[in-house]
Amino acid sequence: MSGEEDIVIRVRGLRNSFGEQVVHENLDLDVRRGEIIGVVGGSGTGKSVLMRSIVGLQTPDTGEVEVFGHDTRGIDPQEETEIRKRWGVLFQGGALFSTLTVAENVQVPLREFYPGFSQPQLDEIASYKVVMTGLSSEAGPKYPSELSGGMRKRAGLARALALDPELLFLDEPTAGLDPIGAAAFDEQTRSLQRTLGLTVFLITHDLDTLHAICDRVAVLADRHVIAVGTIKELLALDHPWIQEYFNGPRGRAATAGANRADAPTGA
Ligand SMILES: Nc1ncnc2c1ncn2[C@@H]1O[C@H](COP(=O)(O)OP(=O)(O)OP(=O)(O)O)[C@@H](O)[C@H]1O
Repeated sequence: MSGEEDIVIRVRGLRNSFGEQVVHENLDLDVRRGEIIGVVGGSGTGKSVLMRSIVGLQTPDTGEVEVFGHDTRGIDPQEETEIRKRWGVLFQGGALFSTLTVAENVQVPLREFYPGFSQPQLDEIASYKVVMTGLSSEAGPKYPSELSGGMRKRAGLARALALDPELLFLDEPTAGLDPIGAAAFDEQTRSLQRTLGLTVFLITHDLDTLHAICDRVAVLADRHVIAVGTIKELLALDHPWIQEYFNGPRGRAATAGANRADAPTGA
């Protein structure tokens, strides 16, 4: 895992600002093919803005963003469409259309990118994606308001997977879930990532998620990515935020939990 071809997302010198507020300055990040990279940082450090810059929903002041080796600035619409088909996004809170059923929500990107699909084809793909994310097939005809928070997240995941993406963006997928629901969602994410060979860009505040499923973690602070590595590598750094985050009371509890999960059983 070292060649340029293994870098799915390459960000260089990114700057984003809103009026006087500079959110990112000189931000660099590489995301490797096939990894789950956790993106962490204090509230308001610009994790979602970074994701939006990568998927083209936010135009940076300056900097380069390459996805699958394509510079996402100034590309022609057809090339953009081809790239956008290769990723899926689960936005914070699920961002489902409340007036559409779960199945209809999953069909939204299919209709956009494959207008030639017939209704039976759309129904078949949607029901497959719904079940794939761990929902029962009975969830398809339901409206988001009829689902629990965890089910809504899974419905959002089903929509993010609608186009068989290679790259999945998840913005705080376990926020608002109880610990059992969050652990189940983590498990589902890991299982789908392995089965489908996905690269996953995962924004989270959830220390358990980082320990359970992330191959590497990127830390946002001081307007850029201050460090990227395994949790063990990050723990060796003496940046105050990193130490506070991973070695504070919650960080220590999550580390202890992860160590227990790794320990051999039965002896
Ligand atoms: N469209 C916008 N207009 C103005 N300011 C914005 C806009 N989008 C984001 N910001 C600001 O940019 C900063 C970073 O926002 P962002 O949502 O990326 O933070 P975050 O790290 O994802 O936070 P959290 O962990 O709380 O979700 C915040 O101060 C936010 O208010």
